[in-house]
Amino acid sequence: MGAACCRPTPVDFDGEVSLFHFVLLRCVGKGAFGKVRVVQHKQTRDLYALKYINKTKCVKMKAVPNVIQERRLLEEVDHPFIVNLRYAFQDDENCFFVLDLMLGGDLRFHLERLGSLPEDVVKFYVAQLSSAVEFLHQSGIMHRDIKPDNILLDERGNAHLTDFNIAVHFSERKLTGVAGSMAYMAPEILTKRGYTCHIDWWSLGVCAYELIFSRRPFRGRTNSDLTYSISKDPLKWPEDAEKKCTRAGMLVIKGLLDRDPSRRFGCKPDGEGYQELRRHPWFKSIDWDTLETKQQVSPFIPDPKKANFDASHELEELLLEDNPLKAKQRKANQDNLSAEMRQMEEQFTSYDFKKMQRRSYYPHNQQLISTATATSSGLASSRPETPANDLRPEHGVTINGESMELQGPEVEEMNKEITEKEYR
Ligand SMILES: Nc1ncnc2c1ncn2[C@@H]1O[C@H](COP(=O)(O)OP(=O)(O)OP(=O)(O)O)[C@@H](O)[C@H]1O
Repeated sequence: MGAACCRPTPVDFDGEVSLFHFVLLRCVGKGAFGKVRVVQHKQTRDLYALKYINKTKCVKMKAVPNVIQERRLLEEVDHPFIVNLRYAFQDDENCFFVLDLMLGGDLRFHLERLGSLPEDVVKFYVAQLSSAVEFLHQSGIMHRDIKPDNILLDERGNAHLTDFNIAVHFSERKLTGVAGSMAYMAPEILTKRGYTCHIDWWSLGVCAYELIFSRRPFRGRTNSDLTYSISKDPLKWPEDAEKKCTRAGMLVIKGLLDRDPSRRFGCKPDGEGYQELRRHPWFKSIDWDTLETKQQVSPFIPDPKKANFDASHELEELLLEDNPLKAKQRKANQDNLSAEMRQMEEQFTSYDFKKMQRRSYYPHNQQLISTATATSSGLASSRPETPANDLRPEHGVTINGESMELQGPEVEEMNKEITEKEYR
C-alpha cells in the first residue's frame, strides 16, 4: 500500500501536451528570458530542446507580443534547415517551446573557438541557410535577425536558422521599424528607406564574410559610425583574403552585400534570385537535391566528445537555481491575471506537431495550416497576407534611443548583439 502512493501519476499522452510528457535533462543554453534544456518525450523517447520563458520576466521586459508572435510564426514553418517547433504549451510560470534539438552548438560558439571557418564549410552553410531563407520568404516571413548566434548545428554539422523573436510577416508594403542586430542590418533598415525580406540576404552575406575572415565587413566604434559604414563604406577585403577565400566566394559575398536590393543576390522576385544563387559557380560542388534531404556529408562535424555549448549553464542550474524547473499542475483559478498575463494565457496556445498540419518544405506534407491548427490557435485559417496580423506594429518600433548614442567599450558589445526588440 505504501508503494502505491509513491507510484508516479500516469501521464495522459492523448490529452493536451504539457511538461509532464517530458523527462528533463541537462541545461544547454540561456536566452534573454529563460533557459534551454534537453528533454526526452516519455512516450516516443525522442529528444528535443525545451526553451522556457518565465512569464513574469517576459511581462517585465515587455516582450509578451514577441513571444506570442514567435510561437505563431513557428507554427507556420517546417524546413530541414530551420529549428522547427514540435510542441508549445504553458503552465502558470512559464511558456514552453519544444524545438528540434541541435547538439552541435551555435556558429558564434564555433567562430569564437576556431577563429574562422574554412571557405568550403561556410559555402555549405550558406547553401543550407539560403534554402531556409528562401522557404521563409516564400512563406511570407522575414527573419530579421540572421547572425552566427542564431545559426545552430545538429550533431552531423548541418546548419539551422533559429530565434524567430523579431521575425514578421511581410507584404508588398515596406516596413520601416528598425529591428535586428545592428552589425547584421541591411543599409535600407538603417537609412529608414523602407525594407522588405531582401534584408535577410544581406545578413547572410555579413555572416559569410565574418565566418571566413573572422571580422565583419562593416565596423564602427559607435552606432553612428557603424550606420555610416554599413550605408556608405566600400566593401573591403582583408589583405590575406585570397588565402582564405576563392574569387567565386568573394563574388557571392559581394553579391549578397550589394546595397541596392534590386541587384542583391537572392532578391529577384518569384524565387529567381534564389535560383540564380544556386547556379553560381561557387556552389558547383553542392548537389542541392541531396543537400536539402540532408544526405550530403557536412565538411564540418562538431566534435561529439566535446560539449558544443557553454557547460556553465548546467552548473549554474545545479548550483544557483533556487526555483528549478518542475512539471506542475495548473491552478484552477485564472481570474486575477494582469492584462499581459491573460494575453499570454489566451494567445500562447498549445501546439502538437503530430496533431496539426502546417506549411511544410517536405513535399509529402505540403499544405497550408489546416483548419485544425487555425481553430486550435485562434488564427485565421490561412497565412496572413499583411503584417496587420502581427502582434507588433511595424511602426513605432525603435532602436533603444539611448543605446544609439552609447560610446566606448559597450559599443563593441552592442554591435555584437543589439537585440533591439520590437515592442508596442
Ligand atoms: N534547439 C536548440 N537546441 C540546442 N540548443 C539550443 C537550441 N535553441 C537554443 N539553444 C541554445 O540555447 C541558447 C539560448 O537560446 P535562446 O534562443 O533562448 O536565446 P537567445 O538567442 O537569447 O534568444 P531570445 O532572444 O529569444 O531569448 C543558444 O545560444 C543555444 O546555445
